[in-house]
Amino acid sequence: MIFDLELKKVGKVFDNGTTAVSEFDLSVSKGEFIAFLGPSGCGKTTTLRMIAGFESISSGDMMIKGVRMNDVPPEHRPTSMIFQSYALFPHMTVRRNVGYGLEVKGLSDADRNAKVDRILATLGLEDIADRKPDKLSGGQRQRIALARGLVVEPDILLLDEPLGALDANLRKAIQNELKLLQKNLGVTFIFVTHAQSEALALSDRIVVMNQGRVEQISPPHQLYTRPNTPFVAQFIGRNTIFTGEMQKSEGDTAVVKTAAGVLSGRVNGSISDRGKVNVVVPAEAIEVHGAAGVERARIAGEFGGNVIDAMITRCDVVGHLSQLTAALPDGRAISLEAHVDKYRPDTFAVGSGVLLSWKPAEATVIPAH
Ligand SMILES: Nc1ncnc2c1ncn2[C@@H]1O[C@H](COP(=O)(O)OP(=O)(O)OP(=O)(O)O)[C@@H](O)[C@H]1O
Repeated sequence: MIFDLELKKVGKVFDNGTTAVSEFDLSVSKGEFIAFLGPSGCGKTTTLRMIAGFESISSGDMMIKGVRMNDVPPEHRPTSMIFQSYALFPHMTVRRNVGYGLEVKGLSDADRNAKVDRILATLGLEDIADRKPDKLSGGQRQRIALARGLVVEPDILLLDEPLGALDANLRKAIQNELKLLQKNLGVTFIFVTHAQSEALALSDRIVVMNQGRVEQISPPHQLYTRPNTPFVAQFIGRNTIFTGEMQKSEGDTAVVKTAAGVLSGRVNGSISDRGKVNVVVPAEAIEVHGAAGVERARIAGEFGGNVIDAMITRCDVVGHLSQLTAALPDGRAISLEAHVDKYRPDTFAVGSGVLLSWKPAEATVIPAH
């Protein structure tokens, strides 16, 4: 199978000795929407710039449609890049900005106009085609940048935090447009962001990076529910982590001795039968039971032994839901939601003792390092 993009152990060491990216492996199929997600300085932009050809590759190979690209200059790569600043020419009209890449390539006026008209129509920019970009809104400028990137018909569109300059509402609206456009055009998108919600909403797969390394590559839902590493478990979603010693595994369920008790969860990937592990419990998996009158043994039976004590330290009722903060015996505070008990509305009042439980299949057991 020929991939649109392959990174094979790609690394980058800058001239000053900074290692920005190490052994980056990734294969991307045509039409996929991939997000690079990670904290500031983890190497997202450097990787994108290596794909575009603006940054040299120090080690490994980069292929587009099976052809090695390491030494191919940016203008000869089938890629376009869109920057956060949009980098539009203020003195040129929208039409000329969009057509600039084709002008540089030496296309005839007729061919260029046909392509520009088509992309302006696709992005709903016909009405402002003859205006200058500095007279336009942030959303319109973002669309012009997108049109300029797409008009050259790249195999791969590279986007570096393209929505970063927009306000929250516009950002949401353009997110939806971007996703629709990408699906309709079938162009491969590689998108850099440090906004988790954006990556989860837009991508087919997310590459989580940490200190220049790939931590996990998974579809959003899987990343959210089945983190592979402690970093991903902390970075994505709202997880509570219990560290302990592996006691045994039965099928795909692991039993772990922790300070909070003997807990169990689904094993992710391969894990040895001994050693330090983390039980990762998503907030969405946790059920809250009022401690008064409940039988602990029954809940333990129903939830595979996963019951821990906690105390409510904050309770905000929003409609039929209580938004709770609960303190665990080790002092950690976790945020949870629970349905308001209409017969006993004080069940989750501040200071109440509660029991927290979760089904083993909804927790994930991963190595502790
Ligand atoms: N030209 C350069 N010379 C030396 N070091 C650099 C250069 N550009 C980036 N770096 C370093 O490489 C590392 C990765 O930077 P990069 O910009 O790729 O991270 P990032 O994940 O995109 O961060 P951000 O989200 O803040 O943009 C950082 O430690 C950064 O300081």
